Amino acid sequence: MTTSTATEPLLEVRGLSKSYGGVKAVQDISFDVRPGDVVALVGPNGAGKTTLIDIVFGTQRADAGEVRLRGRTLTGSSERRARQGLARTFQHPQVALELTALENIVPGLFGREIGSFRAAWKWAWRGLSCTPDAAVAAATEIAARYGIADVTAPCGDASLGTRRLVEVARAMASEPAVLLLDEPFASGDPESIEAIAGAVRTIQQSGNGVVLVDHNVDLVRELATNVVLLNFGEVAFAGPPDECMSSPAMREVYFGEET
Ligand SMILES: Nc1ncnc2c1ncn2[C@@H]1O[C@H](COP(=O)(O)OP(=O)(O)OP(=O)(O)O)[C@@H](O)[C@H]1O
Repeated sequence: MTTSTATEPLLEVRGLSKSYGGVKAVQDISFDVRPGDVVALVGPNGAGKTTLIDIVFGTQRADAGEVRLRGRTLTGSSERRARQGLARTFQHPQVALELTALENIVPGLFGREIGSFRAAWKWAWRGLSCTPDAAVAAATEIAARYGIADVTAPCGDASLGTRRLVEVARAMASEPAVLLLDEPFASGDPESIEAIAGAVRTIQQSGNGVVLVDHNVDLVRELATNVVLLNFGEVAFAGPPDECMSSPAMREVYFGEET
């Protein structure tokens, strides 16, 4: 585990709240992601983890609160936020099943210009009509870096773990300042899990940041610099992974033990 630095935050989440009807999905949540940080959001199903990622990336709008990237308040669409340096993956991987791994990775190369997957994909093919060889070569190199074996088969033929890996590779192609990963290790095979963990370490070593949502306690312990434990949309604990895992709050949230 790497400890976080005392430098200025890359990402500042301040007082985010969001309700869906009567359900308070997240309530007054704040945390920072500093250069080299891997901040894990953990908690039981329905705790508010995906809602937080959705709000940070602009997929959902908060009722209250603010998100800043390198000191600038983020507003507007996911496309705009991707241009400003965010990338994300989804709990249900957003890869086009009829397309190959390479075709799915190419839009990430253009992620700085256009962020959403569908918009980027359209744009990418316009870009490809200008420089197809360069784009395909770059995507091939990225696929190889993450050990994606069959880059020319449709992703519909690939395992869930490989689809997740393709999605991570596409996000990494945009060289994000902060990468938001929503359950990247769920149902993965050992190879894809190790490759995705490698992407997390790469981001960390390059002085960028990661927000990681996952239920895999061992990987959270290994990769995270900080953990934010959520329960019913509220922060139950925030701190280093080892402290979090042994905290009374963790036992209360997961096992209902009284503290
Ligand atoms: N679009 C929505 N409409 C209505 N309720 C929603 C919506 N999205 C989330 N919720 C509710 O908000 C709460 C938080 O959900 P969220 O998906 O953020 O939790 P989570 O921690 O990511 O859960 P999981 O681990 O199961 O993915 C839950 O009660 C959920 O049912």
